[in-house]
Amino acid sequence: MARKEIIDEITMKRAVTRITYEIIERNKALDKLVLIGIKTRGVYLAKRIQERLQALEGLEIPFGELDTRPFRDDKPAQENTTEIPVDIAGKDVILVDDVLYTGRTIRAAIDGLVKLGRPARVQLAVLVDRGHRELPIRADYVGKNIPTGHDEEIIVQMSEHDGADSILIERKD
Ligand SMILES: O=P(O)(O)OC[C@H]1O[C@H](OP(=O)(O)OP(=O)(O)O)[C@H](O)[C@@H]1O
Ligand SMILES: O=c1cc[nH]c(=O)[nH]1
Repeated sequence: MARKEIIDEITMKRAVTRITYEIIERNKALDKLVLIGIKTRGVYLAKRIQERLQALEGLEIPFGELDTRPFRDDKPAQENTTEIPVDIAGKDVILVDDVLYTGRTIRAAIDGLVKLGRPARVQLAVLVDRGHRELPIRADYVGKNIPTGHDEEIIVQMSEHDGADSILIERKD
């Protein structure tokens, strides 16, 4: 099946803005926040949320990039490209990713995170929740819930990495 766009650039932008407002509403101590983007596209999403928090609240929220590959439960990678230039101990960490599916990436992310320090709290923001969880993991902030079949794939494109903003669905053969 050909790829079909299901979310356009404007709707994607609104979803990120709404997530940012929800983060502001649900976190009284914004100065304790740390945004951690999960590679690959979670990093660009976390940066966009960081920019909106700066514009809306005038706050410079610390930011890091997490490589989950060394903590995977299938084929753990030797290389770790994580860059988190802030102490996360006692902080309210918001993990950010583009798609939540089985939940295994987030399990690996939490594993990687707690090796670096003991956050006060960890929350999860995702642009798309497509269902089909294999672990007891849920997101605190969801841009779009998109019901999918196992035979489908969600493709998030972001201008910083892919040249344009778009969310597409494709049937896997
Ligand atoms: O809930 P899960 O079943 O773990 O799936 C979600 C993950 O899958 C994708 O990452 P992918 O491994 O394709 O890496 P990429 O982001 O670098 O493309 C996506 O970006 C999420 O991180
Ligand atoms: O459909 C999916 C599943 C996992 N990760 C994605 O990016 N898309």
